[in-house]
Amino acid sequence: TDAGAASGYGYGVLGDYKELNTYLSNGSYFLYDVTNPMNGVIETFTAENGTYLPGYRSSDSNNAFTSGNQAAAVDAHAYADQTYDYFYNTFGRNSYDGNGSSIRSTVHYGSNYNNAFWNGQQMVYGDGDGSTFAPLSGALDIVAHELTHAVTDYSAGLVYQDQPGALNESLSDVFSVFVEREDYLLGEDAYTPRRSGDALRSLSNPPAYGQPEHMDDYVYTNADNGGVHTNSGIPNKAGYNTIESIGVAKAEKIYYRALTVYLGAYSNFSDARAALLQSAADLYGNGSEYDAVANAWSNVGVY
Ligand SMILES: CC(C)[C@H](Cc1cn(Cc2ccc(C(=O)O)cc2)nn1)C(=O)N[C@@H](CCCCN)C(=O)O
Ligand SMILES: [Ca+2]
Ligand SMILES: [Zn+2]
Repeated sequence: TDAGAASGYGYGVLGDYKELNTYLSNGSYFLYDVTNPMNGVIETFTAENGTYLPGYRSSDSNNAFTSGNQAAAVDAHAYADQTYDYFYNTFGRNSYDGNGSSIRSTVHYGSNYNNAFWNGQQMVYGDGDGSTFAPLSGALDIVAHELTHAVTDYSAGLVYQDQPGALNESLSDVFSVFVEREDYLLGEDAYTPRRSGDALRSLSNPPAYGQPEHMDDYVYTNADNGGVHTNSGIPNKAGYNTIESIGVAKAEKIYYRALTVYLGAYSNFSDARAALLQSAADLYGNGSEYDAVANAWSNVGVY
């Protein structure tokens, strides 16, 4: 029987039509994308509301992933491909490790699970409870957030604790802005499906969702690995300041160079300022970009 790469389609969580790179094998079409350059395979699974990972390969008999229970997989697959393309086209990075490792996602994890995460090996998405979250792979910025955790793990390797952890978190939020290139909000397409205009986090106004935006308001806590999802508001605001000053095209190059060349496992906020300044100098000299980065971080009380 004929086997190999195929082109399918489906509807995402928000009912939007999208093309899918699939693979025909033994009469079934799988969400298994072999089309990326340098063979970065993208493959999507379903946990069928259990917690065993990776679960079962998402498949369809006629290459049309149009049923409601396939929507989360459609988006996880399409948005992972879009995020792969971003890192490859913008920086020449082949997958999260730069070495073409397979990008694996599992949807329908758990029951009414209001979260998404990178578990060190793959991305995992809950369905949400329909009130706090819709299926979380339905938001491109969430997918980009999770895949950037993998990029960070294979580059700076920032430990998930205190300031390095908040920096880890912030880099995932900042790169989700670069990938989605739409707003400074995180999760707006999946958060509170019955309420519009809100989000999980805001890079332009972290306090809108309970995050500090200045070192004076750094939260010292043992919870959440030292408040990594709270204190990320401070580097997030610095990221917003930077993008607003020099534009997204220069900001993303400065951030990627800092992430892959200068940051390390125990880098704190001040180290991040220094790494971004050095990256700005490397790429653009000691001009307006350098000054914009300096001001962006001084504005949040980091020197
Ligand atoms: C990416 C983003 C959509 C996701 C958002 C998220 C979801 N939650 C749980 C959660 C649950 C309920 C509510 C509520 O308002 O009632 C808010 C948050 N906390 N954060 C998130 O931030 N997940 C963490 C998961 C970390 C898991 C530990 N490594 C991450 O990827 O950093
Ligand atoms: Ca967004
Ligand atoms: Zn995160």
